[in-house]
Parts: sequence; C-alpha cells; structure tokens
Amino acid sequence: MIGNTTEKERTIFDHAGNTIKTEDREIRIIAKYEEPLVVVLGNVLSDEECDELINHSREQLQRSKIGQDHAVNQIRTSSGVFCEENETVTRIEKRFSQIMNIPVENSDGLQILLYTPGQEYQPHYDFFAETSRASTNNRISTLVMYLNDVEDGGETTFPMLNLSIFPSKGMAVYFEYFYSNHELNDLTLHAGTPVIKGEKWVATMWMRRQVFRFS
Ligand SMILES: O=C(O)CCC(=O)C(=O)O
Ligand SMILES: [Fe+2]
Repeated sequence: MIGNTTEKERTIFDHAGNTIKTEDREIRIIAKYEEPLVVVLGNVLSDEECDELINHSREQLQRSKIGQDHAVNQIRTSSGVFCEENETVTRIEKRFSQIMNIPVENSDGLQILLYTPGQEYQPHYDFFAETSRASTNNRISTLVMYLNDVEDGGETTFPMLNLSIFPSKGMAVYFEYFYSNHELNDLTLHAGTPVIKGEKWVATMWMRRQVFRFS
C-alpha cells in the first residue's frame, strides 16, 4: 500500500500455495484473512474420522457429565471433553501439529465440544490474560475442526474482523495470536454463535508456546 511502510509480522503458519502436504493427507487452503492470520482449511479430516471422533466422545461426554460440577458457565454453554489417546486421536493430533507447525507436545490435547440448539460460546480469546498463572506458557494458536454439518447456526465469528465461518464437516479454521503487536492478538476475539437447528460438533486443538505435555 502506498505510504504504508509497516512490515507484516512473521506468522507461525508458513505454508505457501494452496495445499499443505502432511504425512498422511493433503489439506486444502480455502480462504485467508492476512493480519491477524485466519485460515479456512478443507479436507482436514475424512468423514470416517469425524464420525469416529463424535462417536467416541459422545460416550465420554455422557460419562463425564456424572459427578462433574454443574456450575453453569454463561460464556460457554456447550459440553466438552478432552479425547483419550487412541490410534485415531494420535494420528489426528500429529496431522494437526503438522498443519499448525508446532510440536504436538506443545498442545493442550484434542478437545471435543458439542453444542445443541441454543448453546454457544460467547466472544472470547483463547490466550490467557497476562495476569493469570497459565499465561507463563500461554497459548499461541488454535485449530477449530468441524466434525459435522450444522443444519442452522453455529458459525465461528470474529466480530472485530467482521468474519464468519460456517461449519462444514471435514473443514477447519486456523488462527494465531503470537504477534508482538498486541493489537493484532486482540483482533482474534471469536465466538461460536448459538446453534439454531441440529447439533454442532467441533474438535479444538490449542498450541502453547512451550512443551505442555509429554506424550
Ligand atoms: O465452536 C466454535 O465455533 C469456536 C470454538 C472455540 O472458540 C474454542 O474451542 O476455543
Ligand atoms: Fe476459542
């Protein structure tokens, strides 16, 4: 842009072209918002992998609801569970880490969320406030993976970017907030809007700055 000498910051996601070749799958780059970087990805998981994650988690969700504190959280009304490791989960986590260009050991693990009609995730940041203890090894990037087609509602929105992503089975949205310019990080405010009809299943992978777990 004429008169604009500000250089673009480096990003973690450094894939060129329209595809990302991971060890076991070719991912398609569908759309990009440049700064902060938001990337819509296609062909990330097969239908079978999506179904397997849903079926596996449905049981876990049912079990984890019993005995859990029933504190109502108005910010996130969905129910969620971290995936137990199995062959599929390990393969998927490895693929996500190759897409995100961060070692799998830096991740929080794969979290599955289920939203039923009316449930939502209000605008929030995925990184922790500087004042919180968790920020010493803060999150730096997110991949939200859509595991099913939602009949109506449930878009992932970035209100400060005027951007909405409609859930579509097998697709994902990636974004990062590792910028030295904090204003760019602040623009990654995002939400899961209320589901109107049907269920919405997502798998979220958050990456940390440093190793977070040993797997
Ligand atoms: O459900 C969505 O669309 C967004 C999920 C999300 O923001 C998260 O898991 O951190
Ligand atoms: Fe989020």
